[in-house]
Amino acid sequence: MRNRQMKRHARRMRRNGLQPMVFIDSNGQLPDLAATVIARALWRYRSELGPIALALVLNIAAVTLHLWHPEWWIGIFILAIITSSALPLVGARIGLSLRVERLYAATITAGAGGWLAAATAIGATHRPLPQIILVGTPILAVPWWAHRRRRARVRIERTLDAWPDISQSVGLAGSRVMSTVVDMWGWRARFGLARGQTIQDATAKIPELESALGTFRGAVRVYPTRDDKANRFELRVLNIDPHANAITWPGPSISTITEPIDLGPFEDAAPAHVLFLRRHALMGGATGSGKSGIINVVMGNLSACRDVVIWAIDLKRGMELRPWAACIDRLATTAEEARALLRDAVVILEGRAEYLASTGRRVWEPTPDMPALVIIIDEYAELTDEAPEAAVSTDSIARRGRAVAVQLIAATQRPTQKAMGKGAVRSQMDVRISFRVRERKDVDLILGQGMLSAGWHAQTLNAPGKFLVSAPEHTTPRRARAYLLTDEAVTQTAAQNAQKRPTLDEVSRHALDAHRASEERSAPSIDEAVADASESGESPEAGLWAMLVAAPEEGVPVPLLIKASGKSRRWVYYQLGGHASAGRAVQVSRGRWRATSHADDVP
Ligand SMILES: Nc1ncnc2c1ncn2[C@@H]1O[C@H](COP(=O)(O)OP(=O)(O)OP(=O)(O)O)[C@@H](O)[C@H]1O
Repeated sequence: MRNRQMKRHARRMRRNGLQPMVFIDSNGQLPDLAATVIARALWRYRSELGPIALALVLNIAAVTLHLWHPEWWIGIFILAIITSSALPLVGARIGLSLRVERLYAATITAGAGGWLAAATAIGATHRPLPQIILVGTPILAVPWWAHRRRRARVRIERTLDAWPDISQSVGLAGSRVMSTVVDMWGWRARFGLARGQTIQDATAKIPELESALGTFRGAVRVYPTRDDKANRFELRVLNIDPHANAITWPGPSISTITEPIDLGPFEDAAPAHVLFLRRHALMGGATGSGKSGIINVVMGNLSACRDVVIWAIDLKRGMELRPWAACIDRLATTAEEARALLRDAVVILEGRAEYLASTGRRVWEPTPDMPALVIIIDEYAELTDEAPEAAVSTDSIARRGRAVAVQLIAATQRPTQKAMGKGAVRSQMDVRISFRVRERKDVDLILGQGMLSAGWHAQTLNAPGKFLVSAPEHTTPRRARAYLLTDEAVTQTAAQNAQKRPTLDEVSRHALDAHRASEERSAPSIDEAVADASESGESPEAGLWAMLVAAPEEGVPVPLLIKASGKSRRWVYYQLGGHASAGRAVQVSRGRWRATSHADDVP
């Protein structure tokens, strides 16, 4: 009791930068203290003292065996030979990952076993056995003392000896170390949490942990343990960044969209597998953070699947996606083409939904004859900017596309509500991938509300291609780095996969044909609309609206609207402004207008 108090007092003094003083009283406290100090030193240096301890154990065993069972020497000898021969072969299974480690373990086993066999037979004091163990122990101990991983482990254990104090100071008091492992990149330790603490508490303390453990900034990660217990976490400290260099794409990891795509390795080398089937995906990050890079990985994989038709929108005039053109069934590089592509996708969606309903099925199972339709949109904000009325289509696809496997994969720098259009597109994204962001608040924009405070720190990603992924199968913030496809790899893969591409299925084609036919039948020509507007005797407002509804894709020019309505330019613009702010009409290009696709009736 008294001892414990003294220890606590000493610890408090040490924390305050004071050295404890030892008072020796008359009732023999010194031996007690000295024993404690020696025991502590033995414990602290237990790893370094390992070879000496082994020599001592061998001596005790030899004396005992020689006295009671000297005939056992042969058994010991055979066992030593078998074990030392097996170690180089099976040592990896017991944690001896390097060949040199296995050879060292085999040498020690052979040496110790041989000596013990001899000492059992003739006695440990029989010459030259004492000399052998006296000289052999320090010689064979040198590799042990010099071993980098062992020394690293000892350093970590010593750091973690102070865990009770560290945990107090970082606000995780009561948590405890369960085990530690040194690996190629640094070390990992499993911790048990105190009652009521959660992994989120540990994640929120990462900067404090880095400071308390004396690591580099950004070196600490917090993960759930493999058993997923809520009162445990794994702390990972990286001395070397496993993602320091670009990682070359190893080729497609899938041949059907029903399998998850390997986007690149996590820091523990496990692949970041993400399923895209019947899911929409959003990829965000600052300029130059690697969005186009990951789209190449996705394209490389999807183009290798026979059960996916790929459509794409790249309003940067096809700069990013054109190299994949041979694998893309339909590529839109202008606002006009994008609008038409998305409208057709909605038609397909509806056609497929009808087909599923008529056949009593719930979801579209992609096959080469009935492929999924994936629409890749590079720089989504440009679509919203240049074709705002396409929001109606993307909204429909986002809400209703999953079951019929009409899916969106969108990349954008900052998915603000403005950049993503008015609809529900952002909220419907099932897979979120965040590359480096400039501002902390962008994390929540890309990954969802509350993710920054839950530890998804995409602002700390420090190289292009590094990302965090949030998806049904990835619920904790683990850093991954996307594979990198060189330009040659893109050209080669696109050429290779171009032959394998499927075409749209019968159901979708039929829906598109039927829609076009009905449009042709119902749409009055613009000339008819002009004539109607001026002859009908209807109000100028109704005439102008009729012309906007009848306008072709590229819109009707304002001078024509002025002529047909017989009103002033100002009046026409006033009317157009009213329709536009109600979302009924859009300016398709400079001076050309038309009604939006969903505003098909009189305002
Ligand atoms: N996974 C990766 N590994 C290593 N380097 C990468 C990776 N991805 C991208 N890079 C490097 O970063 C550069 C910029 O990447 P990328 O063009 O993909 O960024 P981005 O986010 O699409 O930028 P922007 O928004 O300007 O289009 C690339 O030229 C490439 O050199």
